[in-house]
Amino acid sequence: MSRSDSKPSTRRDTIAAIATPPGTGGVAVLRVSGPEARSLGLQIFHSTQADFQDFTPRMLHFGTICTPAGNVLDEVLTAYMPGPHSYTGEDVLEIHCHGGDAAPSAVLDLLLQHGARLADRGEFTLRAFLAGRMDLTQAEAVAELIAAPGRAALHLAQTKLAGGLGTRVDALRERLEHLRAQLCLAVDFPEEDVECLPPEDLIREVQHIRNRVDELLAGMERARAWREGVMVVLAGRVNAGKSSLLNALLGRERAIVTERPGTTRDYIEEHLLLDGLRVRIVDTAGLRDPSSDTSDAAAATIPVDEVEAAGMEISRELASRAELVLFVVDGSRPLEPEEQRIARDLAPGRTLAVLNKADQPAAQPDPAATLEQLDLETIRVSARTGTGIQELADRIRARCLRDTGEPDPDAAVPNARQAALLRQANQELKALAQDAVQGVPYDLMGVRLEGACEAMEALTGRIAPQDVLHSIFDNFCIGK
Ligand SMILES: Nc1nc2c(c(=O)[nH]1)N(C=O)[C@@H](CNc1ccc(C(=O)N[C@@H](CCC(=O)O)C(=O)O)cc1)CN2
Ligand SMILES: Nc1nc2c(ncn2[C@@H]2O[C@H](COP(=O)(O)OP(=O)(O)OP(=O)(O)O)[C@@H](O)[C@H]2O)c(=O)[nH]1
Ligand SMILES: [Mg+2]
Repeated sequence: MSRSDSKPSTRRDTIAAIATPPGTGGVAVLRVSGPEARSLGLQIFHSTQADFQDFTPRMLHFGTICTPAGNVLDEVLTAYMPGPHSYTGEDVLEIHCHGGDAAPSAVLDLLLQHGARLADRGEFTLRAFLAGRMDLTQAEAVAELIAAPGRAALHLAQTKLAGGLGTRVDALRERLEHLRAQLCLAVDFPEEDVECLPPEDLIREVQHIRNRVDELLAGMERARAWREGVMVVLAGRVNAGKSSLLNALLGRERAIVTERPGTTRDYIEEHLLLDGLRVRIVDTAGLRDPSSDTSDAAAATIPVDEVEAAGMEISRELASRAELVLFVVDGSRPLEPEEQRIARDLAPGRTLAVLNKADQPAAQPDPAATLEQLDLETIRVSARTGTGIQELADRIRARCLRDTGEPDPDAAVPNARQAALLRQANQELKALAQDAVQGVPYDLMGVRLEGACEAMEALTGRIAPQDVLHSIFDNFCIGK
């Protein structure tokens, strides 16, 4: 059954899912939520205690899960948490069985045979939301928490899960509601100057609220690197050692390295976690001029073909989108004219020039001097010996966070959906302030306030149409 078919007004059915990820593991957890959770549990669970009659709420019971024919599927611990004091607010049964794929699937099958329905993505959290146990920003925080790549993103999600964003937005919405009431009064009793709201006061209050909304939106920009990670691209001439550097940073032999220029023809993408910052690092096809391959005459060059040419085009494209480009050059050779050309085109603010092969004597004239003249920050490393690789990692992190800084653990940071609604609210408020300046009658301005309130209500989920819930909870995993 699809979510749009389910009517929130009817008595809910009982859902079940494996809450832990598939694969090998010590223990797996199944969750069951709904009115039949307890009776399902009593049917399939057999306690080792001879006098077991019923679950003691919120206590772990030891026993087995058995089919009606008496086959033991697994030895388990199980807990029953009656609603409303449970995660979903409904009666919840948890079964902790052995990990792996077989035991959890067998127990799930048995639950489904006994009438439970396989939960949709995010349906446990959806139920918690529908039961009023959390607002929409908190439900979304659950998904953000699970997806958090590192400690900083985890803190941001935890702040939101604790209601950090919802309560702030709700407080702003209440101020708007208060303004709305005052506008109504001014319209209904124009003669009563006591109750009247002077336009200056209206404008000041609207401006205050707009500033608070702008602060929330600004926090998003600051937290972007922490939540989404950053992209770092290894670019430069063939044979400079880009793939060797990728391997050195990853600490394993991921990319093929050979002495032949043109080894990497397609891009290779991996992830690094640099002290809580998720870095998508991309090794690309080395750049070389297809027409003038003279300098590599000594090496057994692979001719540039369509594949490599396309690879070089992708390298340029990726480099243009990256937060940081590692422009890799072979520090033991003078800069090629082509490399000087490329270096002049690089934006110093987004480039770190990496002089590789520091285990060899530096070339004369030193390429570092030329690069520094172009305002490029340089670092010497050796992918082969590992010298400077840790410092390279530290500098990558510092450069990517230069505009961001370390995360503010208390920041309430909107996601894309929430930000769109905040911008919508602010547009209404901007128009409202303009109306007030121009002396538009108050009774024509109420609709602006209403629009701003509605955007905030949509943010916290006070108004949440089915299709909005659908698109939010479909991003969850099964069992959450
Ligand atoms: N085994 C297990 N671990 C889990 C969860 C779970 O559902 N099961 N959680 C699921 O995401 C998270 C914890 N979140 C939870 C939030 C509220 C309640 C709950 O039952 N709240 C009741 C009782 C509170 C109390 O005893 O003080 C309530 O708020 O009324 C449970 C888990 C992470 N760990
Ligand atoms: N001495 C020395 N040699 C290195 C170092 N790093 C890479 N090399 C060598 O340089 C050659 C090219 O290395 P790659 O990592 O394949 O270079 P690349 O930039 O990925 O080359 P393309 O994929 O062709 O663009 C190989 O023979 C490496 O062993 C280093 O730090 N020191
Ligand atoms: Mg390569």
